[in-house]
Amino acid sequence: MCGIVGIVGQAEVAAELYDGLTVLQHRGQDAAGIATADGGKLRVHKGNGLVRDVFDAGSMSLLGGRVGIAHCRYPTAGSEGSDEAQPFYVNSPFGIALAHNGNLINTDALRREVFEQDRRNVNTESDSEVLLNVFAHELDSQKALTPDAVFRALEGVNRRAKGGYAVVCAVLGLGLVAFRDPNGIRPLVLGKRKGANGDDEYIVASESVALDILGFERLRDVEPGEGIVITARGELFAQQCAAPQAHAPCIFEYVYFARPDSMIEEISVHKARMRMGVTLGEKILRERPGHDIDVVIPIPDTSRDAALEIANVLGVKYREGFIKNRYVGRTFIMPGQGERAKSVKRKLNPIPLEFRNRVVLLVDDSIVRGTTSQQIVQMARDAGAKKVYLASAAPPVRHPNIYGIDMPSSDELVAHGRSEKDIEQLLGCDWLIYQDLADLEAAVAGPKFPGRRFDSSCFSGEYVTGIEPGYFERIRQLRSDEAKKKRRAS
Ligand SMILES: O=P(O)(O)OC[C@H]1O[C@H](OP(=O)(O)OP(=O)(O)O)[C@H](O)[C@@H]1O
Ligand SMILES: NC(=O)CC[C@H](N)C(=O)O
Ligand SMILES: [Mg+2]
Repeated sequence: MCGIVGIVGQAEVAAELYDGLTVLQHRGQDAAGIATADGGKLRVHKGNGLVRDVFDAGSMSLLGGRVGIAHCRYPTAGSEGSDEAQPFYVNSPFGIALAHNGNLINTDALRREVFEQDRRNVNTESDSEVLLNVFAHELDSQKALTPDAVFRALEGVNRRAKGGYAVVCAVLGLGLVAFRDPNGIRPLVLGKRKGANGDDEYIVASESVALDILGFERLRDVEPGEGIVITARGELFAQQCAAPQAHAPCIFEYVYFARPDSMIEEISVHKARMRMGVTLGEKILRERPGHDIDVVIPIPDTSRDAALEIANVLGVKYREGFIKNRYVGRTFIMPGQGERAKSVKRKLNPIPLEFRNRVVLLVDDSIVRGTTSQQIVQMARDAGAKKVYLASAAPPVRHPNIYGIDMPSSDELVAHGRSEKDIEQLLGCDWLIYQDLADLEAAVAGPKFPGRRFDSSCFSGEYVTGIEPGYFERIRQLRSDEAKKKRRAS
């Protein structure tokens, strides 16, 4: 789940793009990059690593210009190599740099089309480079470089591309272009502030936290299928560029991906997680009346909001029993299972006195491959817990995610093909309880948006875009942990 930012300012924007990326780092730890439109040149600097590792004073000083875009990457297509770091660049038409959050599900067909019909070469295995070439071709078919021409080009992109995409582009001679897939699966928010000279400055970003720290006011989310053009002079144009389709924002953003201090689709991520805790706490009371839980302990970081509310509903103590090594990143978005498994131990260490002789309820936001929970349950026992229960604020993850979360292979998911009893046994806990999907959706929608629809495909197996026959098998062959291991070895 990558992070993207685009800014049109009245002064140089590179330093602000950098700061914006640092608060979106939780969305992608593999690579980072910035592209700026500097007069007649597009400047690009990118590479593997965390934002702080990819840029230094020298590289930042080369990123001149008042229009720019930035990206931090968690790969869902192609390799983890530096040549697939973003932004991507094409020199024709005009010079375009693009940064993409999401995942296309018709990349192979589009790649062929781009080569055979559009006569364009895509040099990597990245779906984002294919998307850039589709946009470039559609823009090239227009007569002028105007906001209207961009909107017509985006209509073409939306007709051809399938999947999840939130995108920012820097277009030389025009400014910033942003667009979002017609189902609005991936998030994208628009903000505005006054520059030093009193003129408007704009930002488009994956999460509103980037707006907050840079002093932008949150205007609204980019609509599903909408295109936005902000010229280098600071004029904003917006237009719907796709036929209406079901609006289905990704529910996993609220479960795990986004920062709690972000607002997505007018819903506070923090509040959504608290409500998940309330509904799950109520389910525990219903299903385990007269429970013997002494203490609720979150598996940091993401489960904290839900765990605190579960403790409140149950009327038992909430305690921080695991200390997180702040220098280890998120384990779930690491590329290989070996690395993920090793990192849980390096990341979390128990405080034994919170476990000794107690019946503990561990809470996680989600159980995906089971890497974290399996080790944590054992750590709790080793630390002296009398009994260890486990609660997941999300339902069992049984299906692949294909819109920007790298869960391509159902057999790597601990809940795939297993009953809750089987999973309980495998994870080694005394009992296990999952949130129900209806409760999760109601908790995220909250009182403001009852009945709202989400992309919950990894829980329900229902895919809003439809799926070509054979697609799952193809991505399994390309992107399972086994396939990635082989690719790295070769
Ligand atoms: O079942 P698994 O495959 O282990 O995946 C689920 C776990 O991974 C995530 O944590 P992560 O360490 O990535 O980040 P966090 O510190 O934000 O919780 C998530 O919060 C769960 O703890
Ligand atoms: N997680 C994402 O948004 C990934 C973007 C793109 N599919 C890539 O692999 O680089
Ligand atoms: Mg976690």
